[in-house]
Amino acid sequence: MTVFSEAAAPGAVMRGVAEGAQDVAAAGDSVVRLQNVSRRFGQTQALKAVSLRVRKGEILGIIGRSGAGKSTLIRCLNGLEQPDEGVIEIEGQRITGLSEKQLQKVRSRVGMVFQHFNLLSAKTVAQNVALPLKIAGMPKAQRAQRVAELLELVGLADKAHHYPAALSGGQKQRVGIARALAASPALLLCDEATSALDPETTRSILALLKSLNQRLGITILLITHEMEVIKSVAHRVAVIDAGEIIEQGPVWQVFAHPQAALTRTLLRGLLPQLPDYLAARLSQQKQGEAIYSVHFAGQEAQGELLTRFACALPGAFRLIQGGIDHIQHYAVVRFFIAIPASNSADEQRVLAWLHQQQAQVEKVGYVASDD
Ligand SMILES: Nc1ncnc2c1ncn2[C@@H]1O[C@H](COP(=O)(O)OP(=O)(O)OP(=O)(O)O)[C@@H](O)[C@H]1O
Repeated sequence: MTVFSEAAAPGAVMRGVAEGAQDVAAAGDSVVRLQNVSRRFGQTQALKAVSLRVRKGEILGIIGRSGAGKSTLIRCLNGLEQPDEGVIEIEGQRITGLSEKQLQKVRSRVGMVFQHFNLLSAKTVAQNVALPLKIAGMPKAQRAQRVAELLELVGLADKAHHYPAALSGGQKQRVGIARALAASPALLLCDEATSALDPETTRSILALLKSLNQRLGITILLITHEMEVIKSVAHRVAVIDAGEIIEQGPVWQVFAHPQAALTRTLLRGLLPQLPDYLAARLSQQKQGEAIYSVHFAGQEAQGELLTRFACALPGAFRLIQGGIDHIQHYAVVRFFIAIPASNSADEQRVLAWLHQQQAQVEKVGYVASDD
């Protein structure tokens, strides 16, 4: 979050994203489709009427807290678990009710990337990557060529003959990604793929996933408990809580206008908040200053708008906290202002100006004056 820095050429940035988003939407057909999928374990409803689509070429992030149902969802997707109700399709093929043999074929269309890499320690990097190809019966010479290509793709061409123990966490995950891509799957299913990595390595792995998505057009379903991960790579996000999808949409829209309380909680570290000392003094009783939160997003959120706001109403409000963020190249602006509660004329002028700009404005309460 850039605190009150003006967006450089925001129009250009936003055009870029709008095109990207349309590309994804235009791709249309779904690689994964879940319709009313439910799974219960005894009294626990692990999944409750989950309906989701992962469109060809997109990165969908699924975020939820521990116990929300993410692992159950993954197990249902790769056929390790059967839902009690509902339908799951991968590339248009219904996988619910398939035999183990039929499932194996579908599984080969889904590359899995695991949190703890799951590499075979007694095999070299090249042998680990070659394994799915060997199982699929690919001849040795062809396999060697494909492995070389894959290692080049993930930036590990020079590590082919190393063993996993000699690699860093980030390098191990690159091997995991190369292995997952080996059989040219339709979908890359990443299960907390960066949760065991430090922030810098996380960034490099997310950059790799993003570039694979752009270069190969591979569809990615990314399961995480970190909103930062969603923000960096996903096109769309679905929030899961107690087995239910409680909110979903394009990432920038969910960041700009989160609807569910849990989404707001998950976003807390990434969006400007009222400073603690003011939040602790907030009251609903009219006094001192009225505090408002203000959101702009998309076309309306250009950086110059903040300057115009300050120039249009000098002295009418006090800026407390906030900034401009850029998500999928959309500007998302969020800030807090204070207006003297006794000056209703100023309050009305500020609100009228903000509404004219199509800002979302919410009164969060009052704080008593310091004196
Ligand atoms: N085999 C099982 N038997 C009984 N309960 C289960 C089983 N698998 C999952 N559950 C329960 O279903 C709910 C969802 O679990 P799940 O593992 O899918 O959540 P999760 O979002 O992956 O959590 P975490 O991030 O901690 O791995 C939890 O309450 C869990 O205890």
